[in-house]
Parts: sequence; structure tokens; C-alpha cells
Amino acid sequence: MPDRKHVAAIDQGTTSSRCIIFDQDGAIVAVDQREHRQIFPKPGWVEHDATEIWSKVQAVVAGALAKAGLRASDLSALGITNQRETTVLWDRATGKPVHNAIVWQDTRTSALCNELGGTDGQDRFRDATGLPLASYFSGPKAAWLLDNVPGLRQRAERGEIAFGTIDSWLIWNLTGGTDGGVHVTDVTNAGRTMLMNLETLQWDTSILSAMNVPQDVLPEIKSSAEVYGTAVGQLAGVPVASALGDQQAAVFGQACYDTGTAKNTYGTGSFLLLNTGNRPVPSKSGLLTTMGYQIGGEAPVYCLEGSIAITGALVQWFRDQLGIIRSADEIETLAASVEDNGGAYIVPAFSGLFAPYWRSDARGVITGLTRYVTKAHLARAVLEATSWQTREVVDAMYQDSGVHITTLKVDGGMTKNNLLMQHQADVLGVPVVRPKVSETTCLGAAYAAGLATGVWNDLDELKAHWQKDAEWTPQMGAEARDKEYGNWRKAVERSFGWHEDGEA
Ligand SMILES: Nc1ncnc2c1ncn2[C@@H]1O[C@H](COP(=O)(O)OP(=O)(O)O)[C@@H](O)[C@H]1O
Ligand SMILES: O=P(O)(O)OC[C@H](O)CO
Repeated sequence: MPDRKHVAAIDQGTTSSRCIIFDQDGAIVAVDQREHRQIFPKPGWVEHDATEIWSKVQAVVAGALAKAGLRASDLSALGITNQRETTVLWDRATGKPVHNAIVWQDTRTSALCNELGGTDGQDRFRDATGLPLASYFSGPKAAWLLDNVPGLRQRAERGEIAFGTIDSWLIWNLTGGTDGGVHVTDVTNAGRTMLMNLETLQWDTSILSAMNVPQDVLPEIKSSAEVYGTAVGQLAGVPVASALGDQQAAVFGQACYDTGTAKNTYGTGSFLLLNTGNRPVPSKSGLLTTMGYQIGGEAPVYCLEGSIAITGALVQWFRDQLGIIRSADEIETLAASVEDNGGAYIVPAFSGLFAPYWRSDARGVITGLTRYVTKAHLARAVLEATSWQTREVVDAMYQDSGVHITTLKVDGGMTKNNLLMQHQADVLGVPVVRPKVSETTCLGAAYAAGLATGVWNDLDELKAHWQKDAEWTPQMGAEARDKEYGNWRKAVERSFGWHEDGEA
């Protein structure tokens, strides 16, 4: 395909959808982005309208093509990356969702997860899936919908209903929807449902029956890089050739192809993934064992993941709820106006703590307050909460894998904050590096789609595209670091036990 040298990627994220078109060097040609509504029906519940998401996705595809001055026929392939775990059930005949999508942050299934855990607790399905039982994952969300939308279970049992994470929903629509759309997902997304067995890469029938999810609703599990089908509509004829959960796509876009390489993406939350090679490494330290990627029929690559629920969202809270800053960028100037945190620590356990604690009973705390503490110290404490949470995850990675991360590749909205990135390097004691193309999520999806369609030949070719933009090297002494880390851990302990599960 000599004249088709562009690859498009759709990144359907928690707050917005974007489409980026890349050229053959992996450089960005055009970007278009639109937000969608966040629906909060009750405290702790978070929903999205999947129909709205589909129309925003169509709009950003049109927008990116127009900005690039390209047509569908100029694209070699389309890749998909997406917010993970968010769950959609739809009617196969009408193509309409039967309910709003339940978002990964939604905690309505906490009580159901406790019930499912029984005497094994959070570990009941950990050996098979690599995941602790938590409201974060899709399986319990699907079970909740089947039990709570009137008549849905019967319709599902009659084969009328399809389940999908957002990748499946988009691929089904892109390839024709009710008119022959393909119902597939990839291993990285299927791995976040808590319904896929990590060794067989197939749906685990014993978990399906424990969660009471009928197999007929589920998509077929495919690799992350292969042609699933051909798009219709405005992208008619373009092969839909990759799907990766957004954090795994960032691993791919950051060229973390070697065992022992790691990246951290700093957005609303932060997700640090360490490539552990072709075998799943079980976690005893509060991490997730998860898929990294699988290219066509090749052996799958696994990762250890530290999922941190709140990092950038704490900066948003500081701006929107406290009103101390007017823009996220202002936090750096305010924090830089003082030498240190003045003794204050903020633990942003707004909806419990994810890795490495998985404590749904935790709630946010600010500790160490004295009359000396100013809003500038608090601004520092907000930023430091991100680097300390990351340090805890890196320590857990070492405990589980024996791998010392020697350089951390970073990306995401918070990485433009120099003070934060310096503190991150300081508390980890290793260099932190940011690539030139910071849109690593879309880039990863584009790379995978381009590999599947012959735009790029192999991982070495992709690795050669990676270029450093900025690097921060550690400057803090070990003694100061250890003392502050101790303070942070004391603050975390103070956050435990504030909330009863099931309480609104
Ligand atoms: N200069 C900054 N310093 C610290 N945090 C920032 C800064 N700019 C943006 N952020 C935070 O980064 C997040 C947005 O990053 P982004 O990668 O776009 O996130 P997502 O993909 O999760 O929506 C927001 O939570 C915001 O508060
Ligand atoms: O859409 P993001 O960037 O907030 O990512 C969400 C994660 O995939 C949740 O697991």
C-alpha cells in the first residue's frame, strides 16, 4: 500500500475522546478532541452515555481528518485505545445501550465484591485473573446491570444482549453495528474484566458462573494487533487493526518492549506498568498482574501494574473545590514559592485507595497541620502526594519482581510540572524521562495498528522513533528522603477506616 502512509488512533478516555493521525515516522499530523458528560446519579456512582461517546468519537475522527486534509482512503489503519473497565451492555438488534455505561471509578459494586469474595476475600479470583476483587473491574459491573435493569438477564440469556468494554463498543459500531459489526475485544481489555484467565487468554467459565454472567454476552478475545474488521461510514475501507487499554497503549507508545522497562502515565489518576516479559508475575504486594500487549499470534507480554486512583484529580480538587489556584499550571508557581511542604501531607483517598492498599474504607486526610502551614505548603503537599504514591508502587514492583526500575519513562498531563517531576526523581532515586511525543496512548494504538498492517515492520523500528524531550535526575539526599517517606506512610495509615462499605 504505497500511498497510504498515515495511521489514525482513537483514544476514548474517561473525560474526553480524541483522534490523532500520525505519519510514518510516528509524528503527529492532526489532533481533534471532545469531552463528554460525566453522570453522577448517586454518591460514588459514575456513568457515561455510550451513545454520546460514539457520536463524540465520530466527530473527532471527522475533525482530525479535516485538520490533516486527509480522507479515509489515505489511512493505512485505525487503532483503538480506551479507558479500561468501563462497561457497556447493548441490544444487538437495535444497537442501543440498555443503560448508561458504568465507569471504572464507580463504586456501586463494592458490596457485591465483598459478597463474591466470601471467605477468600479479595483474593478469590486473583490466581486466575491477576486482580483483587474490587469495584474497579468490569465483571461485577456487568453482573450488577444484569440484576438491576428489569428483564435484562432474560434478554441476555436469549442472546439478545452484547457486553463490551469501550473498545468492543467502538469496534462494533465502526464495523457496521447492527449491520454486521464485529463483536471482539483484545487481551488487554478482556484482562480488566476479571472474567479472563491470564494463562489461557480465554473467558474463565468458573468465574462466569460465580459472577452469574452468561458467556453469550461476551465478545471474542483477540490479540492487540490484528485486523478485526473493516470500517464502514466515514472511515469506509480502513482496517480496524488494534485495540489496547489506554495504559497498555502507553506502554506500547513509550516503547517499553524489553523486560524490566516501565512507564508511568500521570492523568486523573496514575498508572505505572512494568514489562515483566512473557510470563505473568503474581503480586503479593498490592499490584495487578495484567496483560501488556499481544501482537497477532506472538506470545503475550505481561505487566505488573500499580493503579493509583487520584493524582491529577487532586490538583483539580485544589483548583475547583478549594479555589486556591485558578488553573492547574498555577500550582507549580505557588508550590515553588516555599522550600518544602511545611510538614503537611495530603492523602487523596477520595474513593478509597487503589494500589498498593486496595482499601475501600480509606478517605482523604490532611496531616501535619500547624499554624505555620500556608496554601503554598499545601500546594507542595498536593504535588508530593503523586510522587509518594508512585514511590509506594515502585517499591511494590521491586518486592514482587526483584526488578529495580533504573529509569522511569513518564507521560500525561502532569508531566509538564517540573517541580513535580523533580520531586518524583528525588523520591525514587532514579532519573525520570519524558519523550518528545507525549501522546503516548494514541501513539501506542497507532503503532500496534501499523504493525498489523505492514506500515512498520517490527518493534526495533518503533523503538528507534522514541526520542527524549526532558530528563530529571535525583538530587535529594537519602536521609531526607527516608524521613519524608516515613511521614507519608504515617499519613496513609491515618486515612484508613473512615468509611463503611455499602455506606453512601
Ligand atoms: N501543570 C500541572 N501541574 C499539575 N497537574 C496538572 C498540570 N496540568 C494538568 N494537570 C493535571 O493533569 C490532569 C490532566 O492530564 P491528562 O493526561 O489530560 O489526563 P486524563 O487523560 O486522565 O484526562 C488533570 O487532572 C490536571 O489536574
Ligand atoms: O481515561 P483515563 O486516562 O483516565 O484512564 C483510565 C484507566 O484506563 C482506568 O483503568
